[in-house]
Amino acid sequence: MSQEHRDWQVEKQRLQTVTSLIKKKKEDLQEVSADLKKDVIELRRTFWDDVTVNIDEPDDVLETQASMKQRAELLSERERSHGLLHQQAKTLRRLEEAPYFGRIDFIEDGEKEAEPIYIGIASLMDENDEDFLVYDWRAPISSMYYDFAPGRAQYPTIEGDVEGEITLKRQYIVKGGELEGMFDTGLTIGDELLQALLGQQSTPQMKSIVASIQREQNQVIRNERSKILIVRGVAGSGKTSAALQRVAYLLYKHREKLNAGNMLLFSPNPLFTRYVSNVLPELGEDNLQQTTLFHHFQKRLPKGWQLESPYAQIEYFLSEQVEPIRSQGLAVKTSPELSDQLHAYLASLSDSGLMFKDLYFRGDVWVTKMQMEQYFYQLDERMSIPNRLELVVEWLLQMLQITEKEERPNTWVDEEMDLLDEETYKRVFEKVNENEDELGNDQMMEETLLRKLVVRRKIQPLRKQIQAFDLVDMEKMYIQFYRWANNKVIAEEIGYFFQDKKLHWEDAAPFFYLEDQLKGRPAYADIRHIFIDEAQDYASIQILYLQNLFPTSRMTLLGDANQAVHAHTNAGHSPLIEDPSAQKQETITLLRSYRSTQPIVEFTKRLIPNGEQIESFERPGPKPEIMHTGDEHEKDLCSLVQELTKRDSGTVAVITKTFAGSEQIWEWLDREGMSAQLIHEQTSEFKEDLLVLPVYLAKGIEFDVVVVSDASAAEYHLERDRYLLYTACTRAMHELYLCANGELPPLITEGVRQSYVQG
Ligand SMILES: Nc1ncnc2c1ncn2[C@@H]1O[C@H](COP(=O)(O)OP(=O)(O)OP(=O)(O)O)[C@@H](O)[C@H]1O
Repeated sequence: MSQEHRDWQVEKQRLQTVTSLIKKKKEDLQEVSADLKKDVIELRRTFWDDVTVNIDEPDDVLETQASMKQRAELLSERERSHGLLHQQAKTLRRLEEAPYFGRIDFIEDGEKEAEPIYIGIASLMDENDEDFLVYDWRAPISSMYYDFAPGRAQYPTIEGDVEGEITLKRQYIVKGGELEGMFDTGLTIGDELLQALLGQQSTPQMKSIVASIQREQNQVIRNERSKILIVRGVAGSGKTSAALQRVAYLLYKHREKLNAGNMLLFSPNPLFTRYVSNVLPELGEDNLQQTTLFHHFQKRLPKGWQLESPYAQIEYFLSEQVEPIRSQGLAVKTSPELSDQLHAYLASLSDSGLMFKDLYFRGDVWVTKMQMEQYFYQLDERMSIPNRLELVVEWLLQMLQITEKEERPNTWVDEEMDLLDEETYKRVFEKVNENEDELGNDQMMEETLLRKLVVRRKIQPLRKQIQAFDLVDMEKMYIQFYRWANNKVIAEEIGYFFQDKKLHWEDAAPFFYLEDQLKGRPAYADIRHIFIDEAQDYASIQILYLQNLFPTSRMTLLGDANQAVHAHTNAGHSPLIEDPSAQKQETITLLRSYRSTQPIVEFTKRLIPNGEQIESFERPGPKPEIMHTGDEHEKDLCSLVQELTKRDSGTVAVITKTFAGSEQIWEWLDREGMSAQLIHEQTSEFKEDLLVLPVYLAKGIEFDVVVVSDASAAEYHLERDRYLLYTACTRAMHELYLCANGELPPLITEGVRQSYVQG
């Protein structure tokens, strides 16, 4: 028997032993869990039986309370234990499928024998709970699996680094508890395993990469030094994957004080949100909260206002009718200098310039803006604006109390009393009966109460407005800022749109940032980590806004400057560039692309500047194909798509530059009887294997086959189009086709020619 065969037998045997133990543990757990469940049900049923309820004397009341508390504590302790067992059972079920995926044999310096360390998605102890049969991939010792090839290695512990030697490194493919494959490797993570994983067809949901995390990705996952971690990675380098593994790692490492509710991911769109939502549950963790910046701003929008979506903004700037003033405004509003200007403006408001709005009660001005302004500016100038506003609020609330009393006898109250419903009358009547006075002045009391109630209800909206610090005329202040900064034309343009209650996407962050600085908005203290994916699309002010909103939170920014699709992002400033003045910032660069086959990466890397630094993973596949369609564009495109869908090659995405382009292609395919899904910005789920979508919605996602609907010079002629085309092409995992209705753009013909074939 060869050594290889012997190893296989030994490993097979061990796997069987471990899976049998898992089965046994699962059964034991089920028994305990069933008993505990019975206990809980019984305790709930008999809760009051053992509580001695006696409220005659104060001492008895105390005793009753103590007895109830004791029972409640017992019940919640049992419920907690039951919840824990349920969690453990879930982990065991996942381990049963594949107890481990890797192994290293490690001899610690000073020891004689190597200890085999098996690594899986969770830890597993032996029968006596003494030794680890499997180590959680996030345990400190497991980091060696990802960081080192066989040879000298080390891992960190609280007492310092443990050093030694890895004598063996092995990877397993285990499915349904059976050993299907096994490789010994001299690399950090063997290519054979990656080949197998990456060669598979795409899935509607992103997969966890726990078994094959690469060394540089592991640095992203386990980084704890930085307050701001910037991950700059080429398309398909595993930024999103690493970010999600990082969440799982942090939840494990800080399980005592961190839970999924403390993490927040800013995703580009609902489709992406759904796409990544499976990874953490697959790893046995609760999902983190996800939102989009658009959704966040929408929730803050004043009533009746409309916020342009980031995608509508992209479409506008891709259209032929861009107003020069909007482009000029966009450049100012997204420039890194904007925050300095805003702060200088805020400083100027210290002694004058804050504009209030009149406060109304029953249709009449209750306190004028001038009165508020006067009150505000007679307060001590050394106090911050938010602190002075707080005093204005206190002052207004005191005045409101006086108004409330003064209004009660007025005739409008009589009229409103007549309109009260029966239910209200009944409640007031009951209250009067409860407090009936000896003189029997019921009617007077009833009227007093009714008057109080009517005035209180009427005054409530005003009170709420004051309590929400909604006193400053934010719209005017925002416009005023641009006037102050000598951008009068921009100020006018904003004023014009504000009349219709419309907020452009580029105005949302500066507008709300200004508001937060004025009002001193309470921070979200419970969010401890925020993750921003596709960070290259964020303007500096958007990042600053989030930093201000989550001041105690750590931030992980992930992005790729070459995938910038917003008009402002080509201006050369990006949140992915480290701020030299900021402390505790770190950048990790990922240059290896895993998503696409080698021929696709060889093609796409030539589309962008500095693309030569992108490394491809050696996965074979056909070269990208360019089809000149010309007059027969519709027919040729449809027959190509038809052929691809017939081949059953997984998901086929036809990617266009704009949404209008997607609509048109969808109609063509529909006419040909092909059932395609047209993706729009609110789509949250893929329902078909054939998809049609604009490039900006394909971001972050991948497809087995990509067809670029029209890669001609007419479509992609501007410098920024380069990035759109690059983003579209890099979505392809296995096959890439580019149709060209006319001449190819120079960005394809220059230097890319050898990397594709003409169809
Ligand atoms: N270490 C790995 N092992 C297995 N698969 C991996 C690994 N790293 C990345 N991948 C796979 O590569 C693909 C791209 O990963 P991911 O989407 O995380 O990259 P990205 O950098 O966020 O891409 P993009 O910027 O283009 O959206 C995914 O299918 C992912 O599963």
